Amino acid sequence: MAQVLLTDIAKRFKDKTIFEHIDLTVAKGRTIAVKGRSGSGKSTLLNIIAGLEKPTSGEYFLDGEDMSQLNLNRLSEIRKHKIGYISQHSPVIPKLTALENIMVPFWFEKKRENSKIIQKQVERLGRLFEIHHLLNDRVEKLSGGEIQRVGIIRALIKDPELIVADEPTGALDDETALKILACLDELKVNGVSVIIATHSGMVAEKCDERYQLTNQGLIKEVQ
Ligand SMILES: Nc1ncnc2c1ncn2[C@@H]1O[C@H](COP(=O)(O)OP(=O)(O)OP(=O)(O)O)[C@@H](O)[C@H]1O
Repeated sequence: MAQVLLTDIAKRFKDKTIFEHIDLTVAKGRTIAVKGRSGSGKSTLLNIIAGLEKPTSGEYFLDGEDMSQLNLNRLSEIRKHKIGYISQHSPVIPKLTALENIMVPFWFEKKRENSKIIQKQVERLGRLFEIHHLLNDRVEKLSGGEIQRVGIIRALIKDPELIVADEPTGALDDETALKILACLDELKVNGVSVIIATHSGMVAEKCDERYQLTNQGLIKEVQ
């Protein structure tokens, strides 16, 4: 079953059409790059996929659930537990440590999750993204690349099945960007899919599938 299924999606702001005729099928465990000129609507499309914005028309099914039919509670559940959202500059709280920032998604939990499991997860992701030795440092002391990794771990802490990443490596040097991509790629073995908006040919090259976003649809690039 397709994890993400977009059919004839369009987005308009007032009388301005950003894009239309967007079709996309993403199977579990795939990495997808969405390229396109500035202003083509990459962030808007990713926001729709992340459940943060609604399309003007068209259908969006995530794991078989019609995203347009969900009530606010279910949508919020899905956003919290199924989807990990990463942006170019992850918003962090500078005075808190890396670990405290990573734990923010648990702040508003009514039911506390098992802290041993969370601890293991933090350790595993800290090692994977090579910031385990910085977890108790205040974020204000970390470099941009390290802060970005804190934001990524925070997005992954609840084991999402789908990662939506808007220019996740846009502010990083190539070496750090490649490391982060390699880490995201490792998540595929557990069936996690990653959808990345990027301007970078290097980033797109590392993905399984590449699409160009135009105002007339998503055009798949052939290998
Ligand atoms: N809430 C909004 N109201 C009106 N117009 C909007 C809104 N959000 C986005 N837009 C417009 O939609 C278009 C697409 O914006 P978007 O940020 O999705 O593009 P993008 O491809 O991600 O751009 P970039 O590569 O520069 O980040 C832009 O023209 C933008 O001004």
